[in-house]
Amino acid sequence: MRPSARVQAAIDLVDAILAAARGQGASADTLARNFFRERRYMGSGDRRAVRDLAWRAVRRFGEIPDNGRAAMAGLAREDAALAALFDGSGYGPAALTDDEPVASGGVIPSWIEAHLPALFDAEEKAALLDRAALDMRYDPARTTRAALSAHWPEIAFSDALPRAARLPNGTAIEASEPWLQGAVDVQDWGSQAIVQACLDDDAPALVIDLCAGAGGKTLALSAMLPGVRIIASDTSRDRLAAMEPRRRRAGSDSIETLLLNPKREWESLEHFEGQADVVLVDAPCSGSGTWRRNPETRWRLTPERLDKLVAEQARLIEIAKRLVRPGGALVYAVCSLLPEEGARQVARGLCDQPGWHISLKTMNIGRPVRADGALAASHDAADQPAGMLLTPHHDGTDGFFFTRAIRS
Ligand SMILES: C[S@@+](CC[C@H](N)C(=O)[O-])C[C@H]1O[C@@H](n2cnc3c(N)ncnc32)[C@H](O)[C@@H]1O
Repeated sequence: MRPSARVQAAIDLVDAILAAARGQGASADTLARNFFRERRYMGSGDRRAVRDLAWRAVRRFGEIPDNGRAAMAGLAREDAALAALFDGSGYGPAALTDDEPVASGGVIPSWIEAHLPALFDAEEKAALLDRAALDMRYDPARTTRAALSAHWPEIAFSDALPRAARLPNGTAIEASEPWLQGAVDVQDWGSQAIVQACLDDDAPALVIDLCAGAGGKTLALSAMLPGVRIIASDTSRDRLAAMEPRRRRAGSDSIETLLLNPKREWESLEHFEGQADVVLVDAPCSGSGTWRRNPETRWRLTPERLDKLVAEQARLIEIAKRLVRPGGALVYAVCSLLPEEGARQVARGLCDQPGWHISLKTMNIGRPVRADGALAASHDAADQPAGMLLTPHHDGTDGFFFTRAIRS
């Protein structure tokens, strides 16, 4: 394909992503897969170039552009070589005109930017739309750091998380021997920090992963707590079903899945009332901490949707509180950077509630934050942290808020 034809193809792909974002349609990754499947004539170099250009446009603009051409025209304003490809030749885009719509502005939608606490300076904001690293978790029962280093000489290990490693982007991890043997799984270091927050010196007897989804954290918990009974519940049958092959590959046989009825979750959970040593609430959220992976999701979020998520998170915290035994822990987490879903949510539902207190573990990753979203002086209760914040810039992870509350 000629370079200008690649630009037009990228415009078409961005158009599809914009239409799906407006109509809450398929994810950008799914759309891209379908897009290239329908265009078999594109070689692998063409596909890579088109995808890279489309994603550059999606990452670049926080406000939803009018259309794919406006997004690309916005990029072209900052890139003379790209602008020169709007030459009207062959399958390329028509020449740019002075009166057509052109995307502009920063990388974050302004209404969302207004919700971010002050610690999000220019570097923190820019990092929200960087490319994410390829993080993984390994199982020391099945492999060693030495074996992994021999397989991937470029691997880096975390000094904050016991089983976390990082590979260069693009590593074909899912075709590798360690992956096929169930010795490694893809998992962001932030998710692994949340799993760490669920662990204590004493082994638990019962752990409930209330919003287990396809089991990213359930499987990590199970690897850390072999033999411990883990209830993995969710309202999505499809997500729980997607956990099964991953569970088999990892050889975890102490996980029980439990499908919940939306709004009637308690009917299935009642018999665990006051019994769980740990309840993890990895709550549905805006996903504003994962824009690096799914940049188009910031075009899907609306103030109304955010309000609904905040209400649902509060409801799930109340359900989880009833499940924790006295002395047990509730770990609440969201892959969001908005205090409404994180520190403020916890301040309302846990910090200010009799019979509960926040007890954070000191970790070599993340920063403690107060209820208003500002940094706390330390993890100590005296400094009143509501929980921990992990950010792409500071921690090299997806953005997460999590906390650990103990029931008296
Ligand atoms: C952030 S995702 C969980 C990700 C998962 N824990 C992991 O580590 O892969 C949130 C999950 O909450 C589930 N969910 C939404 N509403 C729920 C509810 N009322 N009760 C339980 N789960 C719910 C969603 O289906 C989704 O799987």
